[in-house]
Amino acid sequence: MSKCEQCIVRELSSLKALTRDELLKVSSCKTSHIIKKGEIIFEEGENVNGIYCIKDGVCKLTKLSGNGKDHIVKLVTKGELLGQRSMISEEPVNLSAVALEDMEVCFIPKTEVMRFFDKNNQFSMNVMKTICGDLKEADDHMVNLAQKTVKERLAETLLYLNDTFGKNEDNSLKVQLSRDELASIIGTATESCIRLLSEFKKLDLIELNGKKIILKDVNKLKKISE
Ligand SMILES: Nc1ncnc2c1ncn2[C@@H]1O[C@@H]2COP(=O)(O)O[C@H]2[C@H]1O
Repeated sequence: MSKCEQCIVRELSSLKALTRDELLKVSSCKTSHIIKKGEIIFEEGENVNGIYCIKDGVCKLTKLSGNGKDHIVKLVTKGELLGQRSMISEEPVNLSAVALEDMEVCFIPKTEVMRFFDKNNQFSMNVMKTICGDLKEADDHMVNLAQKTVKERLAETLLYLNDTFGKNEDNSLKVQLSRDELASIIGTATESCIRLLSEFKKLDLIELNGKKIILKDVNKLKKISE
């Protein structure tokens, strides 16, 4: 089993504040899991009783809406911790996490994390800062949904995918989403998303090849997104 004290991914999250002794304790109680593309890490309403540290891969955080459709709240990747909010509020998780590609995650039980939370101020401060950051992001997202047009949101999302997750060798966006998933992130119907993608293609802003999307004119997409 991999050792937390040797794992560089921990430097990207609140876990960076843990001491060597604390990391040794995490190593002895954590479990490592390989999650295949499409598999569920946890489901909305579940009692997770710990946190997941994403070591590799990308997953989507979704919330089931009243009409039975999943809304993608956010995509998360290596270095992020999942389940901190429900662990502290002592509630079931509010979102589901589903792998968009093969992933490696580690699970740290709540009893261990809460011990660090009580004893290591820097760690608890880091967790609080992350939750504050998530809240700010959620505010910005809500305003975006209310004030930006679907076209602006699509341009913004394509740029976000490019900046956050990068490109393949053929220049296509690394994270491959179905049209349904892309529509769910920008908050529109799949048909509108498909129509807008064709419009962007006609304007030579992007190239489409099946599920693959290549950004051809980042500057113009930026102008549209503003
Ligand atoms: N913007 C966000 N909104 C809600 N949860 C988020 C967000 N970003 C990351 N998360 C994480 O996703 C987790 C889903 O389960 P929890 O609600 O327990 O805790 C949540 C956070 O750890």
